[in-house]
This record gives sequence, C-alpha cells and structure tokens, in this order.
Amino acid sequence: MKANQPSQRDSVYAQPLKKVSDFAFDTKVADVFPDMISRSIPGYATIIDTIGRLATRYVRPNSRVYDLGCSLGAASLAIKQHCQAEGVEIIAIDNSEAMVERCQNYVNAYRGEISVHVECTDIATLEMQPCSMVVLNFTLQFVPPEQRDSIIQKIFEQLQPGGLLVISEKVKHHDNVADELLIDLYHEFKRNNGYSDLEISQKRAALENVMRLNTPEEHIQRLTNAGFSTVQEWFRCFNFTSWLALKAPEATQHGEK
Ligand SMILES: C[S@@+](CC[C@H](N)C(=O)[O-])C[C@H]1O[C@@H](n2cnc3c(N)ncnc32)[C@H](O)[C@@H]1O
Ligand SMILES: O=C(O)C(=O)C[C@]1(C(=O)O)C=C[C@@H](O)C=C1
Repeated sequence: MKANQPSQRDSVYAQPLKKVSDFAFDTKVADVFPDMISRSIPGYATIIDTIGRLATRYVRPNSRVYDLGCSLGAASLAIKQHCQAEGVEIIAIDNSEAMVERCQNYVNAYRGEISVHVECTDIATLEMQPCSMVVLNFTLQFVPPEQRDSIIQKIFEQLQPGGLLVISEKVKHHDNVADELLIDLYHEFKRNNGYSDLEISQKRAALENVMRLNTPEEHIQRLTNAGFSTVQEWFRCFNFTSWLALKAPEATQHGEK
C-alpha cells in the first residue's frame, strides 16, 4: 500500500465528543492518515505526484532532499519513484513519533536507488545541510507563526543555487466574502467525500488553536524576504494552495537576472 492511498477509514470525529481536544498527529490520526488526507485536501494526489515530477527537474546528483513534516512519507516516496539522479539521499523529518514509526515501515517496503532517512525532530531546531530540494507539504501551517520566518530563511540558506522549495498550505483571505465562499466550497468538498457535518465541525474546532493560517500574501512576502528569486503558485483549489520557490542559479544571484 502506498503512503498516499486510502487505508483504514477516518472516523476520528464521527461520534459526538463531550469536549473537542486540540488536533494532534497521534496514533489515532496516524493510523487513518492516508484516508484522512486524501479526503481532506483537494488535489492531494496531484500535489504528491507533481512533487515527484518536480524532483526529476531540480534534484541534483549527489545531493540531499528534505521532506519536512513528512507524515507517512508520501512526498518522499513520490520523489524516490520519479527521480533518476545518482547519489541522492532523502531526509524525512516529522516531530510525531506515531508518524515517524509508520513512515519508516512504508519506506522500508520500497526498494530503490535513493535512500530515505527518517527522523523524529522538530523542523524549527533541525540542523539542515546543503540540499537541492525541500518539501514543506502542509506543514508550516502547524508550526507556531513566530517560528515560520526563521525556518524559511534556514531552508533558503541551505538550498544550493538553482534549488527548489515546494510549499503547500491551507490559506485564509482578508476579503471576508472570498474567505467564507472558499471555506464553504471546501466544506462541500468534505461532505462530498463522505464527512458528516458533525465530523466537519468537530475537526474544525480541534484545528482552531493548532493550525494557524497565513494569507497567500504573507506566504509570498516571507519567501521573497528570505531571498527566493522566483515564487510561483502552481496549484490552487479553494483555500488550498501550493507554490514553488526557486533560489537563483549562481550566475544570476547578484542581481544579474
Ligand atoms: C498535514 S501533515 C503533512 C503531510 C505530508 N507532508 C504529506 O505530504 O503527506 C503535517 C505534518 O507535519 C508534522 N509537523 C507539524 N509541526 C512540525 C514540526 N514543528 N516539526 C516537524 N514536523 C511537524 C506533523 O506531525 C504532521 O505529520
Ligand atoms: O482544514 C481541515 O479541515 C483539514 O482537514 C485540513 C488538514 C490539513 O490541511 O492538513 C488538517 C489535518 C490533516 O492533516 C488533514 C488535512
């Protein structure tokens, strides 16, 4: 079974709860995560597949790739499946023990040239090494907002010239009409994927304190401030979006664009 394909059905919020606790990436969530994420993020399969395809273009031979907030390793496995470059190592990081343990099992099940090193660490304190590609697929939204700038800055500094960051996020909007419409369409998407109104509202309450969203403008500003020369949205559905951010190649790094 692939880390991005439905497994056990997600029923974490199916029964009425007396008190809805903060959402956590614990064993209950990790056990149903492939089903949860594929029914909760519009375009998830496309995003994962495209991360693999981008890897074939941007991952350099004898370089590292980081998958930050890897969960069960779906992005790492897509990169491993697509990328042909030699001497590549993927470093898959997550701070949930439950995710890391299961990710290791998924990764072990796949042979191939590219090795995947799975580690349980907070990405805020992770000491990164030079790399040619970094994936932050729906991870930064769970990191305390005050830590986000320095994480993006650290990624930029460790990326080799010409390197790629793929960052996907759920976003909010300043325009209330647009924000409410996109949230409403998103809830309709969830209902169409079999979630009840109770599941949708209990999960929304659980996420309120732990998933603090930025606007697209805030994300783009943060990436630009860090030094990325190209920031391009390549996927959007409702309030879910993904950008690619490129560090300029060496020859164009000093304003010679
Ligand atoms: C929505 S999931 C990411 C999905 C995954 N990237 C994928 O493509 O399937 C967010 C993940 O980020 C992890 N996470 C949240 N904050 C983190 C942090 N500070 N350091 C490392 N991992 C973190 C969570 O444990 C969770 O597994
Ligand atoms: O906003 C929601 O209701 C979600 O379910 C979103 C979201 C996410 O964006 O990461 C939240 C938790 C799970 O990781 C899967 C999806």
